[in-house]
Amino acid sequence: MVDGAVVHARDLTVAYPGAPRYEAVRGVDLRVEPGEMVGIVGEAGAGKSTLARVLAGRVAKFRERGPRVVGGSLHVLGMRAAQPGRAVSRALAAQIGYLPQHAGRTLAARMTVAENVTEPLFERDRHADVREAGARAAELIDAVQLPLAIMDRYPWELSAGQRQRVAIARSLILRPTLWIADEPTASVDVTTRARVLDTLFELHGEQVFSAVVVSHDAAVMRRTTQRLVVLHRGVVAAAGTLDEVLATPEHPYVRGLRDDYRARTGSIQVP
Ligand SMILES: Nc1ncnc2c1ncn2[C@@H]1O[C@H](COP(=O)(O)OP(=O)(O)OP(=O)(O)O)[C@@H](O)[C@H]1O
Repeated sequence: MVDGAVVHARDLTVAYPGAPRYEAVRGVDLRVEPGEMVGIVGEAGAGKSTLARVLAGRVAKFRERGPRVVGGSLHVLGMRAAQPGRAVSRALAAQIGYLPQHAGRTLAARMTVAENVTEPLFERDRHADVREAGARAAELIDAVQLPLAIMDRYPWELSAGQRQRVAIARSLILRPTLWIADEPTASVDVTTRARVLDTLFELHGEQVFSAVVVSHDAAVMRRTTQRLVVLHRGVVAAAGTLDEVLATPEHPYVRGLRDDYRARTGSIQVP
């Protein structure tokens, strides 16, 4: 790993093809240390999902329309991840649990919850132990606050929030070294959201993985992440702990974030 960091982006610029190309992420510096959970916040269109996708090694291949690194450098888990070839892509996929935005919608409709959650295990090893896989899936289903009876049901029998939680369980089944989650609790109802986030935080403590969690909600971030990066129109507007970020609102967007945070949490401690 570069300097021991799990993620090390320097002056990273990511663009979508077109004429002219669109730079969705510009000059971003980001480090994630082993075992650390870092949050990326910002309003819609800030570049959060683009950054998450690139960190997860999902850059566009030849002729694909997705995001490409066009400037700076990116190392993930010690590998050069800016333009990963097939071997690096495969190595990243094996070690990174990636939960894309709206992941709950991407579950396979013809597979039960148990099959959806365990599929990555069997994709990695066709001869994986079925019983062990089931036990691990059950552990994760429980961790995301779902009843075990749900294991035999199909995605279309579940609510959007339940499907999202199944997708979270699936993204963690390979015991990733790095978990990259894009709005993990979107569509999960507010009361369950807090419990799911608490459990994720516990899981993170027990299994010692590093994590990058995307959200547009700073209050959600306070529960889970140790450090925040605030993106605004593709550039880093602020970085640090939530308190540090909110205490130095030089950027107009960060000032707005602080006012919103105060209004929603009724916090008087935050400056
Ligand atoms: N496939 C694409 N082709 C071209 N431009 C894109 C593509 N995907 C996203 N963009 C643009 O890149 C910018 C950043 O989008 P991105 O989805 O990364 O933002 P975000 O912060 O995750 O927003 P949201 O919170 O709404 O998901 C936006 O202006 C968006 O229109």
